Amino acid sequence: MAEAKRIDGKAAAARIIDIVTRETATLTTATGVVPGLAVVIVGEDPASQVYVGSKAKTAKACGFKSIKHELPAETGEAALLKRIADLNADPEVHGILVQLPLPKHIDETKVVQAIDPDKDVDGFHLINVGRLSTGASAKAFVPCTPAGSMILIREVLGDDLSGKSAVIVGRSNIVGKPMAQLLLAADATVTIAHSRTRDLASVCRGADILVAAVGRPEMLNGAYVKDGAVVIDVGINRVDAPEKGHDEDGMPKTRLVGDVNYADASEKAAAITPVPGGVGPMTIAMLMANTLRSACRAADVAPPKF
Ligand SMILES: NC(=O)C1=CN([C@@H]2O[C@H](COP(=O)(O)OP(=O)(O)OC[C@H]3O[C@@H](n4cnc5c(N)ncnc54)[C@H](OP(=O)(O)O)[C@@H]3O)[C@@H](O)[C@H]2O)C=CC1
Ligand SMILES: Nc1nc(=O)c2c([nH]1)NC[C@@H]1CN(c3ccc(C(=O)N[C@@H](CCC(=O)O)C(=O)O)cc3)C=[N+]21
Repeated sequence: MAEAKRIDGKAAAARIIDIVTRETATLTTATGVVPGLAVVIVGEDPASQVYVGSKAKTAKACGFKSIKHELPAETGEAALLKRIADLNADPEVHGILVQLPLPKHIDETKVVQAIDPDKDVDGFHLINVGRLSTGASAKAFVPCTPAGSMILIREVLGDDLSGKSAVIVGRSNIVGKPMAQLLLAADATVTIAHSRTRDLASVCRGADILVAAVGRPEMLNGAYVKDGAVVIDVGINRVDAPEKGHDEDGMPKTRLVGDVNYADASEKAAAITPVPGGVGPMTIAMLMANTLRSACRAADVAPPKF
């Protein structure tokens, strides 16, 4: 098997952000509406800070109004719910994202369900989950990571996935399950595997499309990949990289790896996403796309297609 094609998520994300930027300018000129994205973060988790920072930066570059709400780790649930109620009521806000995970003393489900479904650009509200899973997806906000992964899959395989078998490893509400819904809607034959799946490698080897959303560094190697498969690595894991040296405190430097061993899987796959530079940038691009879509709806203008 020849070396796999590297699916360039960074380039695909740049193309989407380009469309969002142009369409935002058109919308704002025609209607005066400026898409508004509110990103709420509770606590100082450094990794979350980085993602939230890059979301806010991209939103500004698209011509959005981006509002970052940084709340201290000890913020109570009631105060957070009040903040969300205010954002729901604010006509300048079209998208609300509450960075997950939240501190342990806050009920995540309660917070997510408090977001107005029409501003739920993460697509985590029950209404949007229901819309996606019943096929009412024209109105749904689709979760950004699975939506971005679908675009990368379609870049390689085209729109029609009928006859393809897809295996998703991971059954979270934010990645695995919505990914399964999208692949099913595209007519793939879908299997969802998880920590209780027996003989995971042989299940994965049945996949024409293999999506890894596990959270375990480089867990899936070539033995999990069918010859010619398309491999989408959603995992973002920071691991020690002492070979890169150490910081001032003597701690080893780190690097990002996915849930798939890229080099090994590449020997089998036809195409594979790298980490970094694969699904991650697409997540941010789709957040921008969802926010623009929400603003278009608010302005009663037809949203662009991505
Ligand atoms: N690129 C991006 O934009 C994003 C990346 N991520 C990354 O994706 C990964 C998954 O995230 P998320 O879905 O939130 O994670 P969760 O921890 O919520 O879910 C992980 C899933 O993996 C399954 N799992 C764990 N261990 C094994 C195993 N040994 N064998 C088979 N299945 C296993 C779990 O099974 P069970 O249900 O049985 O416990 C669970 O369903 C993480 O690395 C995260 O950082 C997440 C969001 C966005
Ligand atoms: N409400 C909510 N919505 C989310 O969408 C959400 C969340 N909470 N919590 C955390 C996860 C994680 N996530 C990522 C987004 C972008 C990159 C990304 O851009 N990654 C770059 C690398 C970034 C780096 O170098 O650290 C890449 O893969 O190339 C990664 C991870 C969104 N999440």
